[in-house]
Parts: sequence; C-alpha cells; structure tokens
Amino acid sequence: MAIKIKTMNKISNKGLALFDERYEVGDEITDEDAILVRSAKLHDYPMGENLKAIARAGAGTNNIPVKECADRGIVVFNTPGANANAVKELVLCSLFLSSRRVLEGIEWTKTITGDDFGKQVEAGKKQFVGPEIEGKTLGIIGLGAIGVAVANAAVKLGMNVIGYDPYISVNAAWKLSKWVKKAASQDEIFQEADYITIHVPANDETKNMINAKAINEMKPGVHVLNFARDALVNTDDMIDALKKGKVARYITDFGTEALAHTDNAIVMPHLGASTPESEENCATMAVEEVMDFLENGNIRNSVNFPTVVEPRTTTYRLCIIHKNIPNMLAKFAGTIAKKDMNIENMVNKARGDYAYTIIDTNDLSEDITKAIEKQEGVIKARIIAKALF
Ligand SMILES: NC(=O)C1=CN([C@@H]2O[C@H](COP(=O)(O)OP(=O)(O)OC[C@H]3O[C@@H](n4cnc5c(N)ncnc54)[C@H](O)[C@@H]3O)[C@@H](O)[C@H]2O)C=CC1
Ligand SMILES: O=C(O)C(=O)COP(=O)(O)O
Repeated sequence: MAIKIKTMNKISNKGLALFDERYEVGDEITDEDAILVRSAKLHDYPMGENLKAIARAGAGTNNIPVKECADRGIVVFNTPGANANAVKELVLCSLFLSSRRVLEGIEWTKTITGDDFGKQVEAGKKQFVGPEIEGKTLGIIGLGAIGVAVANAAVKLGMNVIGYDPYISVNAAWKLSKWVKKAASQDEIFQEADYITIHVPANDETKNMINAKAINEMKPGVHVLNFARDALVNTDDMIDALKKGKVARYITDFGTEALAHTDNAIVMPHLGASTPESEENCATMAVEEVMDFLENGNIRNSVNFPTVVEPRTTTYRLCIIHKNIPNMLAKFAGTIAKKDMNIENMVNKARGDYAYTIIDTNDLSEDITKAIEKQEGVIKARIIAKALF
C-alpha cells in the first residue's frame, strides 16, 4: 500500500522528486500519512487518524496547531535556516529601499515626458534624497538563522549592529559576528536604533511587540522592517506613527489594505522566501525529514517532539509517542517482555510535556502496538519493519 503525502501550497519539485514509487504524492490525496505545507493555515484542517507528520517547508509554524498535533501524536517539522539567505537578501534590499527613495523616484521618472527629459530629471531629483546606511545603527530583535545572517551582512556594510535575543542558541551565537553589540533588552534596541528589524517567531510572547508604546520609545524618524509575521506589529499603531512622521518608513512582508495605501509604508506580498534556491532547500529538507520519520521513525527538526535519530540495526522498530510522565519506560519494557520480545536498543527523549521512545527489536508480536497503546500516557505507537523498506 502506497504511503500517501498530501501537498499544500507549491512545494518545489526538487524536493518532491525524492519520493520514490512507494509514495503517492499530490494535492488531491486523502487519508494522508503526512502533509507538506508552506503558509496554508491548518488550524481548521480536519486531520485524519492516519496522519503522522506535518512538515512545514519553511521556518514559521504559526499556521499549524502545533500543540494539538502533539496531543494527537502528529509530529510537526520545519526546515530551520533553509530559507534564511533569501530573507536576509530581501531585508538588505529593504534597508536600502527604506533609506534611498528609489521606488518613488522610479515612479516619478515614469511620469516625465518630453525632449527635455534629462533636464526635468536633474531638476526634480532633489525630492528623492535619502540617507546612507553606513555608520547608522541597526537594531535586530531575534538572532536566529535570519537575524544572524542579517546582522553579519549589516556589519560588512558598515552599520553599527545591536542585537537582542534572550534565547539565542549556541549555534547562532557561534555564527554571530563579534562586532554585534548585545542589547540587554528590547527597549535598548528601541532607544538606540536608526533601523529596526525583527526576526522572531509569532507567539504569545512576541505578539504585538511593536505597538504604540514601543514606537514611542523609538528615535524620531526610525525605519522599521518586519519580515517575520503580521501579528508582531500593531498595524493601526504603525499607520498612526507613519502619519505623524515618528516612523519614517515601515517595510513589511505582511500588509493590510490600509497599510499598503499609507505614505512611507512599503508592503511586499510575503516574498521573503520566494526564491528558487530557498524553495528547493526547504522542500528537500522537509521531504527528507518526512521520509526518515515515516520509514525509520527518526525525528529531526521537529517543533513539538524531541530530536531522536538512531541508525537501523534490527528488523523491527517500535516508535512510541507518549506523555512525559514517570514510569513509562518500565511499562514499555514490561509489556514487551510479556510478548516474548527482546529489546536490542532503546532510546527515550523528552521535550516539555511530550516524549518519544524508539525500541529496536528482531522479534514481532502482532498486537504489540495495541498493547503499548493501552498504557496510560501513550498517545500513539507504530511498528516499522525494516524489510518493507
Ligand atoms: N518573510 C518570510 O517569507 C519569512 C519569514 N520568516 C519568519 O521569521 C521568523 C524567524 O525565522 P528564523 O530566523 O529562520 O527562525 P529561528 O528559529 O532560527 O530564529 C528565531 C529567533 O528568535 C528568537 N526569539 C524568540 N523569542 C524571542 C523574543 N521574545 N525576543 C527576542 N528573540 C526571540 C529565538 O531565540 C531565535 O533565535 C520565523 O519564525 C518566521 O515567522 C521566516 C522565513 C521566511
Ligand atoms: O518560512 C516562513 O516562515 C515563511 O514565512 C515563508 O513562507 P512561504 O513558504 O513563502 O509561504
């Protein structure tokens, strides 16, 4: 029986080509084993009993009900860093667009007619003067894959860069240029920066982080960039600040009709990750994650379960998604022993309220998954036979 993969949004063929003849892939698939998605909202999507995994070919997973998926034993993956360079390049482009009045100048030039075109251009160009970014201060909130890439590039462009990220990963810290100054708070960024760019996930903590109060703390004439998510910025407050001139420029990938028609706002149609390179990177990584999970039970780059990656050495692998509560392993071992199965390898990892256990064995008792699922705290159990793959 084929393994069914449902695609939502346009997933690059470079990734989809990795699925071989054992897989059935497409946007019409029903009763799917896994979903590949980009920005489509899955909060109201009816997830079936057979669904085991959702892979977000991209970074942000706020379009997926991650916690509900964990409760149902559905592993949600994303593709960390796979589209970071694409976003970094658009942020750099936007730093220039927000400073130099290039877009207005281009629009104005289109309106000029006549033999004295050159003369009119030279006379009118003074309306489009804008500052250079070299020597200015860029404040970055969120130093993950994108924030670090933007920070390092901005340092090379001669900007003073300050960054704020109370949860910075060791990996990101290793990659960050030593010239990036560490801010002790968001307020420090608001108060010191001429340009502010945000690169955090949308969640309860970050929602509305740029609102009237935050804007009030910023320097007059600040430039604000939002290539992260709409929920992070209070759009009404931003429109108000643009109208008053407190914010000189707001450039975002996440607009509204009102914002798109406000002077000094530049609204892009969510283009951050829209490059062939990043679409291919994201799709390839997402497909590899899903295949390894469906075929081997390995979990890497999940946002709701721990990383567990073990080489296959036995004929069968029992994969158990369960609550992170005491005595689970003893119960599994007891159940397995009762079925006369011998454990060759066992790995258990927890993440928050949830845990994942892989048990490798060369024995199989037909109803082992049912017996395991009867244990309190078990969400889902699955047996994968190596011979099938
Ligand atoms: N415009 C577009 O097309 C794209 C937008 N994005 C958005 O950008 C976000 C960031 O992407 P990546 O850098 O790849 O993710 P990432 O996970 O590598 O980095 C996010 C960083 O934000 C930090 N963070 C979390 N809460 C914070 C807080 N309250 N204050 C300061 N820092 C905080 C984390 O510690 C982490 O270092 C994504 O969650 C997504 O919403 C990502 C890719 C494309
Ligand atoms: O990766 C992300 O978080 C993005 O926002 C990219 O979205 P997209 O895949 O281009 O719909």
